[in-house]
Amino acid sequence: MKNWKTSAEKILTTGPVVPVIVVNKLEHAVPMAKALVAGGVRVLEVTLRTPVAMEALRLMIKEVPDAIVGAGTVINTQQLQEVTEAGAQFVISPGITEPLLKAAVEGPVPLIPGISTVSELMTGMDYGLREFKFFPAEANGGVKALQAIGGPFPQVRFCPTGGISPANYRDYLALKSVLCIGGSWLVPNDALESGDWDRITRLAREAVEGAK
Ligand SMILES: O=C(O)C(=O)C[C@H](O)[C@H](O)COP(=O)(O)O
Repeated sequence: MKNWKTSAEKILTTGPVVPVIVVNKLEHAVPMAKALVAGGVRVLEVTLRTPVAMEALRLMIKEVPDAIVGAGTVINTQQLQEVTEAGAQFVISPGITEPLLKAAVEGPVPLIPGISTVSELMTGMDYGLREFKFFPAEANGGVKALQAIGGPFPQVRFCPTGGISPANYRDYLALKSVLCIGGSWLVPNDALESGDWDRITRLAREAVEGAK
């Protein structure tokens, strides 16, 4: 952690919403990132769920310098190394493993691991982490569960993700322990497919404005 170029806290306090992005076609990556930035959303999580994800990550980092581009769905140390070499500015994982924690605290890029139980949270804290993803937020009990899990740990902060929508994201943001929320609704696949960049900008702007 002492070598992290930035802090997880800084990443997660940049804005209220982090889009969870699934890129199926490489040519969507740059215009989509620009559309999000135009809507006031700068922190972008590119999930490693598709074959083009790694290349999309590289392209977005290079072509959209106003964005803060990180990798999501990083589940092992090999992927961590790969996205670090690609220039990811932060790394998000749906879960938490000791090998990942060990490698991340020694590396240059902040890791925000996913937790859904108190014990997982404590494992992360053993490695000095204070910022976590809460995943899958809604399926795991939502705002109430997060409030209960965070109760004994007033110093810990979260980015809940999973099942969060325009209808409920404010409820999470209202918690003191929540720095921002993650959601895929900001980048609908049909908007990517039809090249409707204005819609993506609009969704980003509405999410940012609605959080005020
Ligand atoms: O890919 C990952 O690494 C994940 O952890 C899963 C994502 O965070 C959720 O799938 C986003 O949830 P939705 O906003 O409900 O679509």
